[in-house]
Amino acid sequence: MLGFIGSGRMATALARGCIEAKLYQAGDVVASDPYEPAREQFAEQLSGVATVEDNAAVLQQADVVFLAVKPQMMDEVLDAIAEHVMPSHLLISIAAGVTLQRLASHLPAKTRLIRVMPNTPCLIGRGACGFAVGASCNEVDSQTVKRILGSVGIVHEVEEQQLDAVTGLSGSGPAFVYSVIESLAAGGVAGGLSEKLSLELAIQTTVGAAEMLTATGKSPAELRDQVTSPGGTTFAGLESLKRDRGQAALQAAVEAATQRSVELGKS
Ligand SMILES: NC(=O)C1=CN([C@@H]2O[C@H](COP(=O)(O)OP(=O)(O)OC[C@H]3O[C@@H](n4cnc5c(N)ncnc54)[C@H](OP(=O)(O)O)[C@@H]3O)[C@@H](O)[C@H]2O)C=CC1
Ligand SMILES: O=C(O)[C@@H]1CCC=N1
Repeated sequence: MLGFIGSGRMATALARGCIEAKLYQAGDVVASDPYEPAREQFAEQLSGVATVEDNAAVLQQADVVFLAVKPQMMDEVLDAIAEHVMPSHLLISIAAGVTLQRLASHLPAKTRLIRVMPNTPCLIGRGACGFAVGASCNEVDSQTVKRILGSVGIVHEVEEQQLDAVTGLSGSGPAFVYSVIESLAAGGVAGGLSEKLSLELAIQTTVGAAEMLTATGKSPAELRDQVTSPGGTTFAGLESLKRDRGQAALQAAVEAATQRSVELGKS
């Protein structure tokens, strides 16, 4: 069975992705949360899953268990479940920043631990995930996490210290992309389009441009050049972007999110 300790947004996204990919049936998923409204919401969104109040009950039922609570809650949650963790369990933390070493320090020796950074598009099978395995894991554990995350998107194994950058880029990245789409749409509205049409055009332009990268294998710079006629409209727009340091601002956002992940690991 597949378990989730913490049944919030990300647990819901991962559980739904696994169920829709037919990796687990809804009846084989159990999630805990001390708060009834969170349990009710999880069960309402995923018909057929089980929810329980007690985190330890998840460990009694599931052998693969996601730790899906906020980083700030993790130590307390681990201390409370530690005596119920058995060699049969594979624990997978999705908490931003929290290191394998810190997780292990609250759990029995040799606990099989994996640290993962997923993102919300896992909900629709378009996630981008990174993971690092703990020292007590075996090859089957790596395959298990690859199979689960692979069912909801792309997945890459990385060095643990790279997970902060994965967090800043693909973990937080959807929020940055939504901000870009919002800005594109606002530009359309400023030019006289309705909000509805602007948003539709902005979304399709973003999806189309991203898919051009995968379809052609060309670099962003090459494809940008194809759009940019000398002295044309795109050139004028790109000059404005450069003046306002738009690209630098986006890079700084990823770097700030990465740094915050590092800090969360220490707190
Ligand atoms: N959202 C995202 O895009 C991503 C999030 N993450 C990581 O996923 C984790 C969860 O984030 P997210 O799903 O967004 O957050 P949520 O707040 O939606 O989910 C966390 C859940 O854990 C519950 N909870 C609180 N205390 C306990 C406890 N003692 N035992 C069990 N459950 C508890 C919370 O209840 P209550 O709300 O009532 O406190 C809430 O339902 C975080 O560590 C985050 O870093 C990783 C990648 C992407
Ligand atoms: O904002 C956060 O801390 C979490 C981690 C990555 C995305 N959301």
